[in-house]
Amino acid sequence: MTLNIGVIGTGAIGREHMRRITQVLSGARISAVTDVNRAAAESAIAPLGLEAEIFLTGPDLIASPSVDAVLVTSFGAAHEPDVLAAVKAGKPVFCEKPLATTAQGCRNIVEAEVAGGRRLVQVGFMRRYDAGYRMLRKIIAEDGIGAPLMVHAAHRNPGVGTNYVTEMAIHDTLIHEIDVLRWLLDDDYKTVQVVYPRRSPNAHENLRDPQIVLIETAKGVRIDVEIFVNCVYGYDIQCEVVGETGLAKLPEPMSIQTRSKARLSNEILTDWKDRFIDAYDVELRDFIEAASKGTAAGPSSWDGYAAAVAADACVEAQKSGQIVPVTMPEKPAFYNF
Ligand SMILES: NC(=O)c1ccc[n+]([C@@H]2O[C@H](COP(=O)([O-])OP(=O)(O)OC[C@H]3O[C@@H](n4cnc5c(N)ncnc54)[C@H](O)[C@@H]3O)[C@@H](O)[C@H]2O)c1
Ligand SMILES: O[C@H]1[C@H](O)[C@@H](O)[C@H](O)[C@@H](O)[C@H]1O
Repeated sequence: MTLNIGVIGTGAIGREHMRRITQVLSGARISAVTDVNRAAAESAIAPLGLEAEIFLTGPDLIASPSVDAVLVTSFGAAHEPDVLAAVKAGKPVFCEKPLATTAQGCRNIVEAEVAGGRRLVQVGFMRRYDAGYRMLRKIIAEDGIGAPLMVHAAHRNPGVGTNYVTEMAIHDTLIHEIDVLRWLLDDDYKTVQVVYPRRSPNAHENLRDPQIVLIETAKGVRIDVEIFVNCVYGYDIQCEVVGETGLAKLPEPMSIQTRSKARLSNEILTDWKDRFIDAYDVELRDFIEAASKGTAAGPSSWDGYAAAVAADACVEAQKSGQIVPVTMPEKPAFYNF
């Protein structure tokens, strides 16, 4: 059976996912698309030669019998109503991060999913599918470096547009670390603090960049994450876990080493699309497989909610400069899988 997928939001990552579903993965096809900008929907389906129907709104697409499962790849602030509509229609839904831009928005999705009694939501935390992060998790779980004590991480983008404001360093960027480090350490967060180094002159005037987020976990691990979205030189993701007896570091992406003109060098990637290309493939393969059985796999809406609770605390910490507690309600038994 071929899974008919409807895509809501045909911008950068919507198109990437449409390409991989059409040209890389098997078991699914894009049967429908919608975008608030109709021209974006039209120009997304044309190069792929798709015969997908273009709907006016997300709810229209979700209600269509030609849609078995839904991909939400619109702006973060627009995710919640469409994910809720898909859950209420009983259709599996893959939602790009963040699941919603507030913890309350995520909580509404969690409650709708639990009320429906069936897992239907996968959140696009693709780093959990990255081979490097998976190796790191295995080493920690197998006690290869002793219990983790500290994590040093960095999330650097070459540059961002003027629509990227200070809070987005949390909701849009740090949200990846918030999720993946919780999963990596099998831990929850206790407190967060944000400190601002000297401002980069490459950041536009409404953006504080770089930022350093300091996190304390329930088990007492201390984490520092540098968020630097105008680093200029490339797209660079670093993660080093220091344990009681050793240290484990995320591997660099494979790149050819060259010796030329008296220099020894390796290329540095510049685009998230390339850095996590394999992880995006695997996460969507997981989605197609589960959605074909009427359910969802991978990072859950509870994970999306947990990340949003920590993100809300970080935004408060950005504004107050204080150490802010992270208060996580107890996980419903529904999410113990
Ligand atoms: N996992 C990752 O590494 C990753 C990478 C990039 C983007 N993202 C996430 O994916 C989402 C989209 O990001 P992007 O870079 O593709 O943005 P984008 O601006 O390129 O595309 C978003 C598209 O959604 C459309 N849109 C907005 N609101 C809509 C609505 N209510 N209904 C239908 N269409 C709507 C816009 O017109 C636009 O075409 C964001 O949540 C972002 O955080 C995740
Ligand atoms: O939406 C993007 C995407 O999630 C990237 O993975 C991240 O590095 C960027 O900071 C963010 O703006």
